[in-house]
Formats: sequence, structure tokens, C-alpha cells
Amino acid sequence: MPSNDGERVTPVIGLIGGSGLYDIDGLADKEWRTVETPWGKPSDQLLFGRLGDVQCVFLPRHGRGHPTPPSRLNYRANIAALKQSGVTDVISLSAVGSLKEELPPGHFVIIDQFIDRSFAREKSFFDDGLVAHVSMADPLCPRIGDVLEQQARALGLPVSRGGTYLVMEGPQFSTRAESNLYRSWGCDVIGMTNMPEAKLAREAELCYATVAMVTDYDCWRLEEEHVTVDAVVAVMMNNAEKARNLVKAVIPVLGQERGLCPAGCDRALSNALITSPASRDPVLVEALRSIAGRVLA
Ligand SMILES: CSC[C@H]1O[C@H](OP(=O)(O)O)[C@H](O)[C@@H]1O
Ligand SMILES: Nc1ncnc2[nH]cnc12
Repeated sequence: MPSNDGERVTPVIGLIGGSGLYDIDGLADKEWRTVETPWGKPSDQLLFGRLGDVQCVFLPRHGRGHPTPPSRLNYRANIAALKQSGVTDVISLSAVGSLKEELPPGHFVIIDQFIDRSFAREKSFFDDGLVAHVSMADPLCPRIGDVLEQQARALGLPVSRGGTYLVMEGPQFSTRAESNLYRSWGCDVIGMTNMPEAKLAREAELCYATVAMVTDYDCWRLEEEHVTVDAVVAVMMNNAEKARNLVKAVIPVLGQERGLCPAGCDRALSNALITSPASRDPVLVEALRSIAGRVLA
């Protein structure tokens, strides 16, 4: 378990593996464990283990074997399960389509912004009886982003720092008009899963960063075949190896004892609750203790 003892944190690293990444090798003392949350079941059991002295928890976002589509993922249970497991820092590993010529398949983008066009998902832990508004101005943790960038460059991986990930509902891929619209908005990559994941991570005061691994050019590039699952999976076989190497390089750095996050991700709820204590729903407050206990008396 992590100790978040005042100003000192012993990090526990959470890894959310996307399409094509259903396991993580190289961990010692591996054990798949069932974790229940007040929001129901996460996508699968969580894989607990350690790399050196650093505790890690891996969750296959769609479940092992990929049974669950993006709109049916229980994002709240996934994030709550990581939080309840003591995770402090989350790395989201995701397959994405490219919306820019200069981001070819095989390229990694350390995302710094999102546009959330998903609409059929539960997006908050908070509800009637306890209302909270966290800031999403900077939705990703720059501290983790720095480490990801340094280690990716040291490994010689093709990587860009910064980029906007457009989150679509799916499960169908985009029409060409949509793809061109998102390009006209200046978006860099497109995927179906990182929202509301990043919003919920912020509400749970988790540091969260995304490595978006380009698998295809979506459907806007006329000289290219439009995206298919087969194409995504073929490229992911390659990307997965690079992602595993990146994770193994990043964990020993991120896992070192540290102070609170300079970006404030781990204190996101400090100024976010608006419902007066007397007006709070006690049942909801009890459920919220697992993710927001720090700010609930
Ligand atoms: C198999 S292609 C579409 C699928 O891949 C991405 O998933 P993830 O972010 O979990 O890697 C995309 O968002 C879609 O869910
Ligand atoms: N083109 C694309 N659109 C949405 N999600 C994706 N995941 C991988 N490629 C994608």
C-alpha cells in the first residue's frame, strides 16, 4: 500500500492496458485479484505485482480477451478499483488513429489535451447529494508526462510530446466527414476510451497520463485504406512490445518516493465540493469515501 504521509508519497503505479495490451510481463510476485467497488465491477481482475521495489497494478481496460466495448466499460469501477488498490500514478496505454500526416502508425504521442465527444457514459463519481466540479483545464499529469517523454527518447522510440486526443463514442469508426472535422479542429489523434477515464481519475485525485500509440490513419487520408480492426491489431502487436519496454523504463523513475504532485492532481478535490455538509446524502458520502476520503470529514 502507498503511504501518502503528509507531504511524502511512496508511489504505486497503475497501468491501464488498452486494445492489444491485456497483460504486462516482467512483474515479480504477480497475482490477479478481484476488486469490488461501490460502483460495481471493473473490467477484469487487477494484476498486482512489483518491478524492483515499486508496486504496480495492471488493469486490462476491455478485460482479457477484449469482451467489453468502449461504451459499456464501467469507467467508474475501473478508476475506483485502482484508487482502492492504493494506486497514486496512472499510465493509460491506448491505441489511437492519427489525424495528422506527421503521426504515422507506430508513433507514440504523450497527450496533453482532450476533446470529449463521448456521450453515453457515466462521467462522475459525484451525483445528487454531493456535487463537485474539478478543473480539467490541464487534464493530464505533466510530471508523469515528463518521465514518459525522457524514457521514450532514451529508448529511441518515435514520440511526440503534446497532442489533443479526440474521444468519440464508437464503437463504429468515424465517417470521413467527422474525421475531417476533427482535423479542422486541430486534433492529433482519435480514440474511444480516455474520457471519462481521465475525468474520473481527476475526481479520484489520481495523477493520470496517456501514451497514445498510433495504429492507423483513421479514414481521412485518401491514399490509405480506411481503418479496420485487423490493421489496428497488426500494428498493436509491434506497439505493444515498445509500450512494455517504455513502462519498464518509466516505473523505476516514477516509483521513487516523492513529495506531492507539483501539478496538484493529487489535491484536485481541495476546492471542488460545493454541496454544504448539511445537504449531503449520507449514502453517497459513504460510497465516495473510497475515492474522496481525503476531503470528506
Ligand atoms: C480496436 S480499435 C478501437 C479501440 O481501440 C482503442 O482502445 P483503447 O483506448 O482501449 O486502446 C479505441 O479507443 C477503441 O476502443
Ligand atoms: N481510427 C480510430 N478511431 C477510433 N479509435 C481508434 N483506435 C485505434 N484507431 C482508432
